[in-house]
Amino acid sequence: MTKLQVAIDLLTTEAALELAGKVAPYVDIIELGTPLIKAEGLKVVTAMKAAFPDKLVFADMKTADTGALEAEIAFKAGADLVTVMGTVDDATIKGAVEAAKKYGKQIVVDTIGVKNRVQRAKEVTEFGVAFVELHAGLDEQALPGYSVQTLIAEGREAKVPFSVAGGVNIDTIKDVVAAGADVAVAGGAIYGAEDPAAAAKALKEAISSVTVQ
Ligand SMILES: O=C([C@H](O)CO)[C@H](O)[C@H](O)COP(=O)(O)O
Repeated sequence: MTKLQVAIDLLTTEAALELAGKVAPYVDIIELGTPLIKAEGLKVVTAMKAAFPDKLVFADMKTADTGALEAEIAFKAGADLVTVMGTVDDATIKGAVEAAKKYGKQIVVDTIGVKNRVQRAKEVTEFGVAFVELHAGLDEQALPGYSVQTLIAEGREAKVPFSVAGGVNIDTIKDVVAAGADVAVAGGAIYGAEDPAAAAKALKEAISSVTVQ
């Protein structure tokens, strides 16, 4: 079944832990967003894993260089999954994958800024990454005409393990699941909700309601 990943784009460890406490019963993966890691450092990863040892903790490092080194410091801090950018040299992604093997953890490739996401998704999957994040960042989402449906269609086409991130919400999550995504990522739809627990619960129920062909 498609996993639900909450993307926490808050700015303090305290707020992140509080949110995670509300939504943990409904999510499979807890993502510490890039701005959060930059604001708080990797101690937020350590604190989250300590508080929720049974959840997969996803450090959105968005690594662009020194793939092995950055992945290693995130794994040592407690991350289970670490992101590397898809736009960077193959050597950076391969280095991160080697570090992941050493720690028994996994790498996710983030496709922000990738021109041909389907082609790149196929290429990097060969390197042994866990899955490819078909992703439109918050800036891209704010551009006129943005639609998450583009990412969903690319997931169908790529036929590799993938997640979709970029404004996934209760209106679109069933399409993400029906496309065969391994993971549906929801940030603002959860942390921006009046009742984050209810929002996460509704997203989880929506995932469960879809029968993938
Ligand atoms: O990864 C993200 C972004 O680059 C900022 O860190 C978001 O967490 C991701 O886009 C998911 O969040 P929503 O788009 O708000 O669902």
